[in-house]
Amino acid sequence: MTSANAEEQATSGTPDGNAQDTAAGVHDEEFQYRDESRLKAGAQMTTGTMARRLPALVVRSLRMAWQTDRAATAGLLACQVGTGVLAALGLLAVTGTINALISSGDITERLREAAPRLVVIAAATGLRALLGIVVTWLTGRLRPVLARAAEVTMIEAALGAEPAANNKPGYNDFYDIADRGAQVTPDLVAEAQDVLAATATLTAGTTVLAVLHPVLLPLLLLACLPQAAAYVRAARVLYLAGLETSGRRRMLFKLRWHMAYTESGEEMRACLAGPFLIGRYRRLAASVNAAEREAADTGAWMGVAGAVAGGVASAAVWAALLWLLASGRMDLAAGGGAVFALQTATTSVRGIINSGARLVRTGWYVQDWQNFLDNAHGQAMADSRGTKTLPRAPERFEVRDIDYRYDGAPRNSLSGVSLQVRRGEIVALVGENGSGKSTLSRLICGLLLPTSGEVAWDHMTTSQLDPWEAWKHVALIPQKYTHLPLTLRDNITFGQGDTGDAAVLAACKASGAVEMLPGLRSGLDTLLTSEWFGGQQLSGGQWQRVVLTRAFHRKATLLVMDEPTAALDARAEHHIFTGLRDLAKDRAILLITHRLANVAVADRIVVLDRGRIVQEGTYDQLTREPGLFRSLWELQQRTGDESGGDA
Ligand SMILES: Nc1ncnc2c1ncn2[C@@H]1O[C@H](COP(=O)(O)OP(=O)(O)OP(=O)(O)O)[C@@H](O)[C@H]1O
Repeated sequence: MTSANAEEQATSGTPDGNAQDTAAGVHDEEFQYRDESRLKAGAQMTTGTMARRLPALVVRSLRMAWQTDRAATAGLLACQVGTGVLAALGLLAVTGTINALISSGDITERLREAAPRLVVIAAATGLRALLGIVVTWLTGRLRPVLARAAEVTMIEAALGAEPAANNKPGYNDFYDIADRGAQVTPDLVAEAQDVLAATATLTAGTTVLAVLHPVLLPLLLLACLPQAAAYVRAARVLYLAGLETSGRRRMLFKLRWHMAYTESGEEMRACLAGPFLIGRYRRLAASVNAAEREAADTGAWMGVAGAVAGGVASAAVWAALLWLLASGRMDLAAGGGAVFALQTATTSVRGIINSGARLVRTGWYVQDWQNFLDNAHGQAMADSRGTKTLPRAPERFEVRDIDYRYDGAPRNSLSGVSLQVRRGEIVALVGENGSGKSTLSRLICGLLLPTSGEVAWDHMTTSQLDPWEAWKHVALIPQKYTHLPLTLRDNITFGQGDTGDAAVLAACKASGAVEMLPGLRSGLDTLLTSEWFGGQQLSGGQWQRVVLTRAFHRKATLLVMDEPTAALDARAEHHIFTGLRDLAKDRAILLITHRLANVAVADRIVVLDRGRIVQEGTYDQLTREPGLFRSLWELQQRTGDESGGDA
């Protein structure tokens, strides 16, 4: 297919694009944000709320900045105070100069009197410009550090959430919104600084104004209210648009990732899935664009309304000033200063409103981020689990009459399951696809907590245990394992620190990974990805050997192996299964595999069918007695015989 064709199909939606989406019953609404309470809370934000929240937001952003880089924050604060003082000095000097120039007397005398003030004005202007440069410099230093620090807190909070959290309705949306909050944290600081800077200048302007005539100040503040209301409304519209489109934007990100990155890139090309997904991407992007444009249009109209109202109100203030002058309530010299002070104060108030509205919008996101840090959207493990630790490595892992249902699932994945694995034992879980084997293994590991019933490690249930302490006793080979773009050594030690070459090589020997070492450019220090210079990509089976090595290297009491040899060649698989008995000497091993000939190594085989245990026994027993195991086993034997290989 030519790219022009692909483009045409992608835009027209047929046959790869929209028509398929509709046929499959996929609609944009599926990615809509649905947390009504959150939308409602956002929609209720008013100018009053903004005014009340502003000081707290400024304090929060300063605290965050302070925790990240004290020197830069102190420098920024000093600059803002300096800016305010210089603005006040400049303003007083301007007022004094105008007074001096328009007073009666000899012009040379008047100029001589004004000269020192002109020097002050020049110095204040120059110094303010200098402080502006320092502020830009310090902000540039603070910004990236603050952004990275906020990102790290998000990662920590996400890792501290229940592993089942991703299944909870709204969790992923909330995570995205909170993540956005983490990313805009530096904006919060920058906007808070703008507010502070404008406040400093305003203080100078209003002080002068109040001295000149008390009525000017309240008038000025009143004049700015309509604009403030308009800006806050515009900020709210943009924030709500951000909330509403969060699910769709996440989908766009996922589509981009699948289309552009190497892992799924080959499939995308060979299956010609690109045009179909680009079509989907375009349609979804169009709906996000429409929502964002609408918000931008509404925001702009509100801005216009605010500016008009602000203009009218400003005209009223200027009219009041003229009236004060015309009626003789203010003399002409003071009037000159008042014009300048009024101009300065008006600009500052507008600056506060503008940055304040942006600050509040950013503040909503940052608030979302903070809420996520507090309890991971109600999913923090710290809130749902205990803090107990086991005095020693457990001897027995026991499942007692458990049910498990994933959030949002129509039925239980496991019902009434009881099982025990002891140290020194190999227990195999077998059953057809979707029968609940992986779910059961996650429950035994304590990754999931049962919906009812309990999982006990010796005498403590997994919900009583501190999960981080408990997982020190677990080595897990999941079905979908992780390839880290790090060195072979890091992929094996996987965060356990430097355990030394001897331990790593011993694990490589046990898994058979040692055979691939001569082919690696830098041995254990080879970077296992070709995405970066000097890296080397492994084959699927080689990666599986690395993951087995990782599990063996952990020396944990409970070893869970979910399809551990699916990608291995016959010799490598044989090597693993013959070594298993030796590994089981001081471990409890839970083995999940569809290759039934391999489960002969197990002490006990547990057969699952639609979430229930339907058979349990030794390999010899189950291959003899009629039942699910024997029928699956016979099928594999026949297939093996027909293909001339082993099952
Ligand atoms: N994260 C999840 N969210 C919701 N449902 C899930 C999730 N993981 C599994 N399930 C459901 O739970 C049931 C059991 O799945 P499980 O992965 O435990 O089966 P399995 O026996 O390991 O299957 P397989 O042999 O295909 O690996 C299935 O119906 C599946 O749809």
